[in-house]
Amino acid sequence: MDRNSRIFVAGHRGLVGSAILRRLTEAGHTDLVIRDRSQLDLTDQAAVRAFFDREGIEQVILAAAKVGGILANDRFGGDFIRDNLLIQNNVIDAAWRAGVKKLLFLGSSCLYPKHAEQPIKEEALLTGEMEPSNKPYAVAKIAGITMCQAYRRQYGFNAICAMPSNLYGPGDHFEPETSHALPGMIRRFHDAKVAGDPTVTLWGTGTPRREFLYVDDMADACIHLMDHYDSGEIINVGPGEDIAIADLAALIRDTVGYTGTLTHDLSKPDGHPRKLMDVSRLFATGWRPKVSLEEGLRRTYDWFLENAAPERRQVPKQAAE
Ligand SMILES: NC(=O)C1=CN([C@@H]2O[C@H](COP(=O)(O)OP(=O)(O)OC[C@H]3O[C@@H](n4cnc5c(N)ncnc54)[C@H](OP(=O)(O)O)[C@@H]3O)[C@@H](O)[C@H]2O)C=CC1
Ligand SMILES: C[C@H]1O[C@H](OP(=O)(O)OP(=O)(O)OC[C@H]2O[C@@H](n3cnc4c(=O)[nH]c(N)nc43)[C@H](O)[C@@H]2O)[C@@H](O)[C@@H](O)C1=O
Repeated sequence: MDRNSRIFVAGHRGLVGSAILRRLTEAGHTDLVIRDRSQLDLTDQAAVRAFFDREGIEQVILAAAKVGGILANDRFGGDFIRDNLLIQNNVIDAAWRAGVKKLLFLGSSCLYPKHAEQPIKEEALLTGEMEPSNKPYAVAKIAGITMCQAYRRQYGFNAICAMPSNLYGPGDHFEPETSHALPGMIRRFHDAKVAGDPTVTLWGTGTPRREFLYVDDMADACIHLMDHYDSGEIINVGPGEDIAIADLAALIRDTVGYTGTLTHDLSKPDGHPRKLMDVSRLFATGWRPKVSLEEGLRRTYDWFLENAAPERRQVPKQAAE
C-alpha cells in the first residue's frame, strides 16, 4: 500500500482495526483516516455518504462491524444482522460512489456450512446448512461478500473479501459473557487465579476445534492482500492449523498460571464442531503467519494484565475510604 495513499481504517479501535492501524503507522503511512463511532456512526447512510464525498479516501479497510462470541451471536441476532447489513451497505456503496480505488471486506470462517468438509475450501460457501448460533451475523456477512462481488461485476469496483479464522491478541474484548472463547477463557482463568477459586467452568463440551490467528499476523495479511490480491473470489486467512477448545483451555490455564480444576457448563452451545480452513490460496500468494499460538497467548495475556484486568480498574476514591 502506497505510503502516501489516503486510507480509511474503519473500526480502528477494534481488535483488527487497531492492529492494522499499528502496522500501517509502523510502516510509515502518512495519510491514515480514522473516525470514532461518536464522530461517524457507520450505520448512518447520510453521514457515511457525506464523509466519503468530503474526505477523498483512496483505499478502505473495513474492520468495523458488530462482532461477538457464540453467546452474544445467539442472543442478539437481530442486532448482529441489522448493524452489519447497515455498516457494510453504507461503506461499500459510499466508497464506490466516491471513487475509492480498493476496499477490503472481512467475512469469517463461521460463514461456512456447519458440517463443511475440512479443511474448508472457499468454494464451500453456501453449500450446506449454517451453524444456527451465528446465522444472522453470517447471513449479513455473506450479503456483504455478495455485494462486493456484484459491485465488481456491474461497476468494476475493486472490492476484495477475506475470510479470517478466529482472531485474538492485544485489543481483544474480555467480557465473560459476550467475548470470543480465547479472551473469555483468559478472563475466566485470570479472575479465578486472583480470587483463589478452586474451579473454572468452560462452556460446552470442549471438543469443538478452532483455528486461531494472532491479530498482528491478521493485520499483515490484510495489508498483503491490499497489495497483492485483486480477485473477486473470497480468500481464507488463517494459520492452517486448529486446536480443540479443551486443549486451548489447558494452554491458557498454563499461560495464566492457574492451578485449580476445570468443569464444563453443558448448557452453553458448542457451535461449529470444526472450521479449519484450507489456506492454500493465501499461502500461494507468499504470505505466512509468524506468531505461534503459545507465543500469541503470552503476548495477549501480558496485554490483558496491562490494559484489561478488572483489578486494574481504579476503585473510586470515596469507595476506597
Ligand atoms: N474477532 C474475530 O475473531 C474475528 C473477526 N472477524 C471480522 O473482523 C472484523 C473486525 O472484528 P474485530 O476487530 O474482532 O471487532 P471489534 O468488535 O474488536 O471491533 C469492531 C469495530 O467496529 C466499530 N464499530 C462497530 N459498530 C460501529 C458503528 N455503527 N459505527 C462505527 N464504528 C462501529 C467498533 O467501534 P467501537 O470501538 O466504538 O465499539 C470497533 O472499533 C469484523 O468484520 C469481524 O466480522 C472475522 C473473523 C474472526
Ligand atoms: C470468530 C467467530 O466467532 C464466533 O464463532 P465461534 O468460534 O463458535 O465463537 P467463540 O469464539 O465464542 O467460540 C465458541 C466455542 O468455544 C467454547 N467456549 C468455551 N469456553 C468459552 C468461553 O468462556 N467463551 C466463549 N465465547 N466460548 C467458550 C464454546 O462452547 C464454543 O464451542 C462467531 O459467532 C462469529 O463471531 C465468528 O466470526
